Amino acid sequence: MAAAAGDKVDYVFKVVLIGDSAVGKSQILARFARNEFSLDSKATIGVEFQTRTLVIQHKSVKAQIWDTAGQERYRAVTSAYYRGALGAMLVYDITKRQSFDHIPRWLEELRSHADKNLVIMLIGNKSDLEDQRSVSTEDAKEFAQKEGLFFLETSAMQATNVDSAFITVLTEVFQIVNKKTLVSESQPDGNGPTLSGKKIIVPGPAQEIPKSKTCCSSS
Ligand SMILES: Nc1nc2c(ncn2[C@@H]2O[C@H](COP(=O)(O)OP(=O)(O)OP(=O)(O)O)[C@@H](O)[C@H]2O)c(=O)[nH]1
Repeated sequence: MAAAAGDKVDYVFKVVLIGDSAVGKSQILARFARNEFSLDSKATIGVEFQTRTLVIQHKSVKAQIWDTAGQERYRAVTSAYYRGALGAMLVYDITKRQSFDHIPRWLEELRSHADKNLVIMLIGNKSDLEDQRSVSTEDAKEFAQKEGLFFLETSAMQATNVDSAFITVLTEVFQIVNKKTLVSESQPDGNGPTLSGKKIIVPGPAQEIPKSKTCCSSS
C-alpha cells in the first residue's frame, strides 16, 4: 500500500479527526502517519496535520490528516479546520461513555461545517482496554447505521484497525471523486446523460493537487 518516496501524487485528500479530549486522536494519527505510539501523549493545542501517501487503485493518494484539540479552550478553529475536508474520523473512547454520548454533538458540528458528501467513520478507540469497556460494540454499530457512518473499533496502542479505518475512508473518497470526474466528463454542459446516473458533487478546492506543500503547520 505504501507509495515510494519521490513518486508523483495523483490526489491529496484532507481528512479531519474530531472527538473529545484524550480519546486518542493524536495517537491514531501518529500510528497511521509514522507507525508510532506514545502513552504519555500531550493534549493537542491548536491544529496540526501529518501526511501519508498510499496507493489506491493504482493511483498515488496523499492523505493529509488534520488533528485538533478535543478541549474547547485549545480549539483555535472550526470552519477553517473543516474546509475542504473529504473525510472525517469521529473518535470516542470505548472506556469513556461520555465520549460516546458526545458523538451526536460532534456530528452536528461536522455536518454544519463540512460538505454533505463528506465520508465519515465512527471510531471506538482503545479496544485493547476490553476490561474497562463502557460502550458496547452493538450500541455504536446501531448508531453508525442510523446515521449512515462507517464504524470500526481501533487500538492505536496495538495498531489494530487503524490502517483499515483510514483506507476505508480514503477508498470511499477516491470512489466519490472519481465518480464526479466521470460525471463531469460525460456531461460538460451539465445536461447530457450521466454514466453513473447520479450526480455527485464533491466539495472544496481541487482534489487533485500537485506535489507542492500546502499551508499551515505540520508536526
Ligand atoms: N490503552 C490505550 N491508550 C491509548 C490509545 N490511544 C491513545 N491512548 C492514550 O490516551 C491518552 C490520550 O491520547 P491522545 O492521542 O493524546 O488523545 P487526543 O484525543 O488527541 O486528546 P486531545 O489532544 O486533548 O484532543 C494518551 O495517554 C494515549 O497514550 C489506545 O488505543 N489504547
